[in-house]
Amino acid sequence: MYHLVKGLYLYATSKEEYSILLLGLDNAGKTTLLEQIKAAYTSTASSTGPNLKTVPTVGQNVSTISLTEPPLYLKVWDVGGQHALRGLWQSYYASCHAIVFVIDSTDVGDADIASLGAAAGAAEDGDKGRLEECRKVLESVLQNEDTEGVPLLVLANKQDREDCVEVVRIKEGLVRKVFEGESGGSVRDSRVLPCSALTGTGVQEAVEWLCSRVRWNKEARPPVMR
Ligand SMILES: Nc1nc2c(ncn2[C@@H]2O[C@H](COP(=O)(O)OP(=O)(O)OP(=O)(O)O)[C@@H](O)[C@H]2O)c(=O)[nH]1
Ligand SMILES: [Mg+2]
Repeated sequence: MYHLVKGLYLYATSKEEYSILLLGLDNAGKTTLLEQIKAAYTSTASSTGPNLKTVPTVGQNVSTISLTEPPLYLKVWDVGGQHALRGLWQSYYASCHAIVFVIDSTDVGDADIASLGAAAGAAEDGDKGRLEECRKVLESVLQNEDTEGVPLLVLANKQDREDCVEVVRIKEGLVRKVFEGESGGSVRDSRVLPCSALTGTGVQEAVEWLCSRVRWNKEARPPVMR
């Protein structure tokens, strides 16, 4: 009887926990984004404000935020984006419930739709920033079998900067191309949103989208009860 009551009590008081994985090239703004999420959704961090003095991540940062509407926890993992660290990403894939791919919108040239396909062989074609590197990295994330069906949010970050590329170009010139190449015809929930991790603009919309999509996908990737 004690165990039954205890079980019911735990069931009634526990919340679903979903893991969110922040990926993207180095300098994209992942750690800054994590700091803004913490400041917006945890009481201790919101009293001090976000810590925006980041250093390149070697290893990982993790923070759990508790939401009331809907009632759930998001455990947000921020991993280093430097080339040498990307090999570690795959160890997070099997247990994550959604992936946020952060893009530095000031470092993808003009995300030219027509020239994207030729970008690899056309270095003289003007400054493409890290467009091609970004496309390849996103492609390799989506091609890994452990990310199959996992909701994907692409954030066109640094939209506060004048030299940024607008979100529609990133959507058409980069993300659509990656999806066209995705094999297996797997169905994946995805969205491209603008944001500024530095100012916090777009962070709430991003978190709301994630909450809705991880719950939508919970039969395929069940949450952990906490
Ligand atoms: N203007 C502007 N700068 C940003 C924004 N987001 C991040 N930055 C800056 O970009 C630089 C890199 O940000 P980080 O958050 O450390 O980047 P990261 O993706 O965590 O990089 P790694 O840890 O190396 O993978 C810092 O100088 C940030 O202040 C943004 O939205 N706007
Ligand atoms: Mg970082």
